[in-house]
Amino acid sequence: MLLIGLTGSIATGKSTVSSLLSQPPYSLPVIDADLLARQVVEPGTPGYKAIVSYFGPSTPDLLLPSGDGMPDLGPQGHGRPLNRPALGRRVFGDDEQRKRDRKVLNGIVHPAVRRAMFKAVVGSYLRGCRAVVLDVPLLFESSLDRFCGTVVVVAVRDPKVQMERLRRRDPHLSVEDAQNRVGSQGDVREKARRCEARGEGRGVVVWNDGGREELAGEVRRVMGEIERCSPRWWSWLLWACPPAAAALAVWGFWRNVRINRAWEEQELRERAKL
Ligand SMILES: CC(C)(COP(=O)(O)OP(=O)(O)OC[C@H]1O[C@@H](n2cnc3c(N)ncnc32)[C@H](O)[C@@H]1O)[C@@H](O)C(=O)NCCC(=O)NCCS
Ligand SMILES: Nc1ncnc2c1ncn2[C@@H]1O[C@H](COP(=O)(O)OP(=O)(O)OP(=O)(O)O)[C@@H](O)[C@H]1O
Repeated sequence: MLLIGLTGSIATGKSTVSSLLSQPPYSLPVIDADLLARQVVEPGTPGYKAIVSYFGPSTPDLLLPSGDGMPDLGPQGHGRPLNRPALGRRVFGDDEQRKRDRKVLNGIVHPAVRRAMFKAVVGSYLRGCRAVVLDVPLLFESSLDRFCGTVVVVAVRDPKVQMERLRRRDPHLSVEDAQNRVGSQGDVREKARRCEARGEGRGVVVWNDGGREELAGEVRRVMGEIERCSPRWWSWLLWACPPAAAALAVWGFWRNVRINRAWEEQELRERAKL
């Protein structure tokens, strides 16, 4: 089964692309890390308890306010849901305190997301899916790209397009909040270069500066490239022969580790030149 890692930066169009991939003619199952990241911090979960215990004392508005149909102990009696914009203000930004807090939050949420994702991938394999899309905003940062046969980065060339789309979609964010969110993620153009460095068919970039029609065309183009490098008959063959699939997965992981090392070394050399 081909693991397609889908990533980008905030508001560059990952969800729009994953929705296209989940529909005909592709009809691929999509495992959405953002959705899992919400499920693993629902009231009553270990993630929720850890967040409340760490951030609660210093964040008075960490939970949604009670009243107006929201009971003191939350709808299910396990506590009131997290006030996500308030938590976002604590962790998104470039200053040292926010970086530290983001690290703590990631340390709580990411391991739980990885476990949920692993279960979903195994479920897709057992159902006989030939490919599955892992929609993960922080694919490179969390090193999940090492497990993916192909990485697709959804990117925009013009940072203004990204900011406009973010502000239009999330009008509740102030300019500063929006800038903090964009700044909390790596530059999407760098992710695009890193993706292309994986080689043909293993790393493809969907450019999304234009309209929706153009985006659909870009998706057709990159899916054609992926299909050429990883044909359907190959996926079925691997599904029918699990030991070969396992051996190939180990080899693919090792190859991706080497690609990442080469990328990091090249980045260090580039920075040393500056
Ligand atoms: C801080 C939280 C509560 C803010 O929630 P909110 O609903 O306002 O935003 P949402 O979750 O939709 O995130 C919006 C976008 O911000 C970016 N983002 C989210 N978390 C992070 C992070 N830790 N670092 C950098 N960017 C992030 C992603 O592009 C995401 O798509 C939430 O983002 C969170 O719990 N983040 C930590 C978990 C995480 O890393 N999730 C990303 C997928 S695993
Ligand atoms: N080609 C396009 N033309 C016009 N609007 C677009 C285009 N692509 C995406 N959008 C819009 O831009 C906004 C951001 O897109 P989307 O939600 O898909 O991004 P995302 O990368 O998934 O964001 P996030 O990381 O925050 O979840 C949405 O409102 C979406 O409808």
